[in-house]
Amino acid sequence: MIKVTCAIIVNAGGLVLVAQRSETMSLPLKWEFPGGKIEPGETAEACLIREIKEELHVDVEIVSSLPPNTHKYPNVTIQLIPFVCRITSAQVLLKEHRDFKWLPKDELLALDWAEADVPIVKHYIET
Ligand SMILES: Nc1nc2c([nH]c(=O)n2[C@@H]2O[C@H](COP(=O)(O)OP(=O)(O)OP(=O)(O)O)[C@@H](O)[C@H]2O)c(=O)[nH]1
Repeated sequence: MIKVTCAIIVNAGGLVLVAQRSETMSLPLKWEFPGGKIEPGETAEACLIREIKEELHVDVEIVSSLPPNTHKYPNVTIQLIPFVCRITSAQVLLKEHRDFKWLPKDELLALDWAEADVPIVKHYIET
């Protein structure tokens, strides 16, 4: 099983950053929370901070964690480990994704999400 961290980045107005995978990534054009695979010896928290810097060019601080979701894709099983975060540096600059948006909670579920994210989105909406 592959462990993947992801960031539910919330701004001062309560909007949530969502990112769209590019045509060339796996799960092309699906929406997700930015993040990535935990490297050997790395903590989930360190992974998250590293991945967000690599993908969005910003620093984040972790506010809280949410329950992980294990999902079986046809070719791989992932455990997606979400953290609620805040940006502590400058503006988002996309390094890998095709697009991103800041959305209010009640618009999140309308996106075409990577399947593993759906329970996490639902849980976040209820909190
Ligand atoms: N970062 C991130 N990955 C997710 C989410 N949901 C989800 O199913 N994934 C999957 O978890 C894996 C994350 O790996 P990654 O983002 O570091 O890897 P990658 O694009 O290089 O994927 P690849 O191994 O298919 O090339 C991918 O297979 C991705 O499709 C999510 O919300 N955020």
